[in-house]
Amino acid sequence: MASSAEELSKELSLGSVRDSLIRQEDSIVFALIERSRFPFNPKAYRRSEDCGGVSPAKLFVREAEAAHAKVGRYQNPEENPFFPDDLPSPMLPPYDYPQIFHPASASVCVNKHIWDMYFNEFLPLFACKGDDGNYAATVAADLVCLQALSRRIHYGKHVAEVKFREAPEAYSPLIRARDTNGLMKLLTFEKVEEMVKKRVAKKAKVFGQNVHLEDKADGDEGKCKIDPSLVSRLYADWVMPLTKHVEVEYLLRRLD
Ligand SMILES: O=C(O)C(=O)C[C@]1(C(=O)O)C=C[C@@H](O)C=C1
Repeated sequence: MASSAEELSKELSLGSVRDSLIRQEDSIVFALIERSRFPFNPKAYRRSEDCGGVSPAKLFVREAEAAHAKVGRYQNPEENPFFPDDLPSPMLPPYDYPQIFHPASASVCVNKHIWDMYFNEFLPLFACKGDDGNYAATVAADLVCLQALSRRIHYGKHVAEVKFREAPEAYSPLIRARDTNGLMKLLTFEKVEEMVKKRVAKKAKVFGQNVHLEDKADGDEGKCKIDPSLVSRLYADWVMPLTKHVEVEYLLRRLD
């Protein structure tokens, strides 16, 4: 068992980082199941004078992040706020998080892309049409989805750091040449991506099923609360490409 931040940082391996990515799939699938309880609820995403000229979703995420900042959430290098400006200082004493990242690479953040992707591309496909007026619970569910997606995608920094440590001789010339295509090729494992896509679809199917103690003739066991193929597509079209984008951006700064 690692006892210090330094030892923890040394224990990092591609296997342990991939295990964490697999565990984080559960959080994302459960967050999506919670969001699926509500229809799209368009008014939650429209600017409103009642919310000071921003949407209820933006107001809620901004205010929630301020509360999270006070208890130190963003001191954890795995957490990235969507609205980093003007966050309050933590009120609790700092925790000694392992400093794993190369300092020049640590600030890579793609939350703007995640925000746009989630609200403008994914959610309209995922949520059923309609408005049940339940905006508070809807935006609270959105926040959990956004945080889980952001944590997973920024985990690309861990992945990039271990890949670099395991093969600096392969990555360094590409970094020096600013060869983003070469870096992307080197860090891509198509077979792993295929497994990820299949596994998240299976998790959506298993976690999203209804469970009954007795067999019912007209049972809804086969029904799924979320569409497994859409979860697979979320990963294929957005989560993995953005994770790789984070990896490339991290590596480009790795020798600074
Ligand atoms: O597992 C890796 O090596 C990663 O870089 C992570 C990841 C992913 O996002 O799941 C991204 C790129 C690889 O092609 C495979 C998987």
